[in-house]
Amino acid sequence: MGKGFFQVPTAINEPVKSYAPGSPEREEVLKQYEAYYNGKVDVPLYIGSEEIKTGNTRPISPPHEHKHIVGHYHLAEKKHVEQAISNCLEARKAWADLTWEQRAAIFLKAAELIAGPYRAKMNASTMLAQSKNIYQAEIDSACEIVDFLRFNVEYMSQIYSEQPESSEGVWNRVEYRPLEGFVYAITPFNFTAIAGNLPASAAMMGNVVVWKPSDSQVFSAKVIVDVFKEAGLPDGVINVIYGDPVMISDTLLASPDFAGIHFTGSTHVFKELWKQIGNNIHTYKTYPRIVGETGGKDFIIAHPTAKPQQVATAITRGAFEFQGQKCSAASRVYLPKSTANEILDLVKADVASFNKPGTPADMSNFITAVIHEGSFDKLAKYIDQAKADKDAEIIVGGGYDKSVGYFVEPTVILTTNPKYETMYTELFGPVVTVYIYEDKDWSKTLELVDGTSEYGLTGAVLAKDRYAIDEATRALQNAAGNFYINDKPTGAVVGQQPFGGARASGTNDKAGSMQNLLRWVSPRLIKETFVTPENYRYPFLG
Ligand SMILES: NC(=O)c1ccc[n+]([C@@H]2O[C@H](COP(=O)([O-])OP(=O)(O)OC[C@H]3O[C@@H](n4cnc5c(N)ncnc54)[C@H](O)[C@@H]3O)[C@@H](O)[C@H]2O)c1
Ligand SMILES: N[C@@H](CCC=O)C(=O)O
Repeated sequence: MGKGFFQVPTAINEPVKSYAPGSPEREEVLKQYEAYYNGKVDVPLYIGSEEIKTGNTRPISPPHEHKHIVGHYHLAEKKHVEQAISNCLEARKAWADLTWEQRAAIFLKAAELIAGPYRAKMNASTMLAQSKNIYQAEIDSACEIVDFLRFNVEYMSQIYSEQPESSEGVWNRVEYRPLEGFVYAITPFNFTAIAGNLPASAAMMGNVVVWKPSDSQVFSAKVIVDVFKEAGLPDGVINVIYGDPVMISDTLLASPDFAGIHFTGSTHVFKELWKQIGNNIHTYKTYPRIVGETGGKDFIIAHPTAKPQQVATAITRGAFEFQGQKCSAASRVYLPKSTANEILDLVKADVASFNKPGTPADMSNFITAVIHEGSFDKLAKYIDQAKADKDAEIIVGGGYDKSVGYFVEPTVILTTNPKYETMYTELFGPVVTVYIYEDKDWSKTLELVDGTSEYGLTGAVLAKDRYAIDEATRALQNAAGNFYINDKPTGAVVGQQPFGGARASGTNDKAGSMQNLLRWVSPRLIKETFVTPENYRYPFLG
């Protein structure tokens, strides 16, 4: 604490800009996109004060034009991972002792840099290398990351002000120490905001971090590093490395100073990391914090009283925005027989109104490419399987083509089998599976929704009937950590809908909330007694 009880600026959500034709923001982001498209970015490792170019590089290519190379990034060897550990432990000495308002100021400055001078760079790099259309980039790499930074500063100050009672003659106080060691942040490709938030939230609370971004998000990760540097984040607080994830994890998780993991990605990877941490538990100085937000098989269930147009819009946006590559994306849908045909016709009309999947540089494209060849091949396999299976049929889309970019058409599979494989397996693409239930089986269908998949991330119920809404809210209480009534299951906003799920979807520490920040501190209670006893006897012993 400095010399005052400081109040932080009240956090407000960053407004989403329109990018309407002729708007200055549209012109600026397209110009930046063009510059990145024609340039050659060279992304080093960031370790301590050094920017290391190992010479062992991988190309960066837009998913919508995979033969075009827009730069390279350098891969770490084991010695670089070890160097990252020692550098961040060195940086910890000053960072952990810096007064909290100085840390807060750095991240508030980063938020304003992203909201202003870096906005076009954040968006253009996310459009180019993660293939987001401008709207999807704006809500992620501009607004959501700004919101994470602003709201987390507010939550941090609330945490610090949470103090115990003190009885007469005693002063009890709690200090929220950073963890003793370093935090390992591992981030996914699909949200630039998550990539920035995972290392930043731990660092904000006084921790030092080794951050491993996804290979498919390195370009926008570099822009985040540029922002943090300009905001004045001291060297060594967040060290950034890329390369073989197994070697990197083996090295970091073997360190006695490993104090916590902040992960977002697939369930399988997180479970393997958890196992590895368990196997190494005797080597650590402290029990590591394990925070992971993972996969989903998110549902929409419509009641017969739901308005067909509203259900169709929830499906179109919930399942197909950013090509279904949101952990929250609707990927299994339950429709009542009485309105199913009308709803599906409306979805078909929506999809028919999209352009063919294409580049985000053409702002009229709603659908762009999926992230990489591995994802494309997986989706193509499930689409082909659905074409072949007797209990499934493709009623929308079903086409795919990787000759130029990894393009998969928005696809609707209709199944007669509520336990069909794509009703429980996460595909992570623009493919949604629909099951039609008899109207009278509403309550049984809620049981199906609850019991079909191992995940519990997001879900939505659409209904007019309040008894049905109430029944669904209770029956599905463990099926989703973010539950939406009469809305799509995507698009959580920091400060409004803290995000995360349980079951196989994660530890549900709610990104962008006080709960999450509490995982990155280890409270120390200090009791100070002003008149210290000098006699051991109880009063009744005289
Ligand atoms: N619940 C959430 O909040 C949330 C948010 C975003 C994404 N996700 C999930 O993330 C997944 C999509 O993202 P992705 O494709 O980047 O996930 P992924 O699991 O393939 O990769 C995530 C990160 O883990 C790293 N990784 C991969 N193998 C590893 C290993 N053996 N050891 C250490 N690190 C390893 C990757 O390099 C990447 O940095 C989906 O399952 C999605 O549901 C969840
Ligand atoms: N927070 C985002 C999802 C993040 C996962 O990919 C949403 O609510 O749509």
